[in-house]
Amino acid sequence: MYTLVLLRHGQSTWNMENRFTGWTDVDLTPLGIQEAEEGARLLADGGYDFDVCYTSVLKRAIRTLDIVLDSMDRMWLPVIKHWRLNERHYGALQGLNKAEMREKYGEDQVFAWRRSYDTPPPALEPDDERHPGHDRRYADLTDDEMPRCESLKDTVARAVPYWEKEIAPAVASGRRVLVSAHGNSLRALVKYLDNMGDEEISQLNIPTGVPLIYKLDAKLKPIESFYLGNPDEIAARAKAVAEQATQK
Ligand SMILES: Cc1ccc(S(=O)(=O)Nc2cc3c(c(O)c2O)C(=O)c2ccccc2C3=O)cc1
Repeated sequence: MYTLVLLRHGQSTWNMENRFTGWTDVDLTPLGIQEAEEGARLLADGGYDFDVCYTSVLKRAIRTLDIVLDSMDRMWLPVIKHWRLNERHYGALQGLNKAEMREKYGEDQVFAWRRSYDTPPPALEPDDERHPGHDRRYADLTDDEMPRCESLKDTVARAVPYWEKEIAPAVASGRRVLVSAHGNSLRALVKYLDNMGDEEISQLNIPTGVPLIYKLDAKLKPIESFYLGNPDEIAARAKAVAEQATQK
């Protein structure tokens, strides 16, 4: 049996301002740092340890991992950062808050987008200052790989191959793996692991800062999965994630 730990980064500055973040590289807030520290305590108290860690190339997930590893005195562990674990790319919506969304696109369009698994938001224009086209961390991406917007389906399509090619072999080799990532890139991994449908995964809200533990069999099929910590706190974090999308 293998153990895999997934961890969604804590609150970021644009989460706090209720803005679509996507590939914008914003940092954690003090609350987000505190959430990472609490997640680390749960892992240490639960006797968890790791051999290799994976994260995205966005600082809110990287710092969450750093905080956990520092707290567990495991900063010496190998950490592999890859864009395929980035948050979903929200295209031209990145940076907009709810009021700006409603004003620019209207309620009906917003409602249609939020219910859709395979409809992408409007794309960033190549010359848009928000497009990281010249950011060195994405220098190796081909033009086809470099998104300017993503549906949840697109995010699944670029994150799952990374699981299959890099993370799954590490788990199958017996290494204890921790993945620190984002709401939608973790949805992609959970969808694949639990063979979830498009509708079901679109409704799943992974709580921030709460370690999600998978016990996997020899074929990396889930035997069980559970969140660490107090059930009431877990429910409160999941509710906060769900409500964050409906705040004024
Ligand atoms: C910054 C922000 C804008 C709108 C909202 S919402 O209360 O309308 N809820 C909401 C809205 C959306 C979404 C959502 O989940 C949501 O709860 C989306 O997933 C989404 C995906 C791709 C394009 C647009 C959306 C989207 O507008 C929440 C937060």
